[in-house]
Amino acid sequence: MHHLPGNFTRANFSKIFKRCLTTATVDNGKRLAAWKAVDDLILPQQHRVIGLGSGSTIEHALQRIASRQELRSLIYVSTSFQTRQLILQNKLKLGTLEECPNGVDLTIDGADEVDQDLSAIKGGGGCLFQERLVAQASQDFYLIADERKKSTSLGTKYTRGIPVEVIPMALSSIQRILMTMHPEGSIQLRMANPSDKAGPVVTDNGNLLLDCQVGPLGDTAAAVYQDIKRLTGVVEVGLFCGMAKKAYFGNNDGTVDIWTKH
Ligand SMILES: O=C[C@H](O)[C@H](O)[C@H](O)COP(=O)(O)O
Repeated sequence: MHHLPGNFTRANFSKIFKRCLTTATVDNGKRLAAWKAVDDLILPQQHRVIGLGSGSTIEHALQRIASRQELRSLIYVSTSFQTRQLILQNKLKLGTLEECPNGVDLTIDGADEVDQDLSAIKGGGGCLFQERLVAQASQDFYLIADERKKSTSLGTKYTRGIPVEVIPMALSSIQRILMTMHPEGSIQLRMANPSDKAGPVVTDNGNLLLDCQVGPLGDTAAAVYQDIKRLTGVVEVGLFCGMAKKAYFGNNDGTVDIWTKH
């Protein structure tokens, strides 16, 4: 009879196995959405400058771009340290907004949650300011995600809260104001994993993040964005309303759903 080591019981084994399976399925969904979006949207005869968002789904988009010779000659504008590194590692042409005065032809980006109006929560990985800057400079903006991110009301799937990037000096005053604005909510400073770094998560821009759990947003997302964004000391808010033209979702069954702006 074989004995499993330590507390590695049959029940634990089955739990770990299921978790691996789920991770693989989710990753496959991300890959499907990313590949389909790259193939549908980037047209080398027509486009020259492409914006690339941040996160794990974008890694798949980059893999696809790197594997297609005709896309390798385009210029790619990054939205984070992570994406910049990936562009360079894949030996693609890195551009900046300053070097592309005519703007960006289109940007593809990931999302933490997307509703049927194509409004999205972004910033779960700490990237939102540069993402929004590049999206704003783009003629068209598209989202890619796995099917878990489809939502009917923002704040119901991604429940960690709306990410808000703040200047360090403004942290406690903004936190207090947000608590007054949303007395039922919870406004938490995002902390780093202590085994990687003691203290808070610091963004690519040297700022801090507040995760604002304020419940389901329904049709108030754009108003909530405006209310938070207008506070001095807030750099950006991870609510992207009315920006995306389409959202691609990779499903568990191997299909891709495309949601279009009404
Ligand atoms: O901060 C990170 C970005 O906004 C990402 O695009 C978003 O969190 C989605 O990331 P992922 O593709 O890893 O789910």
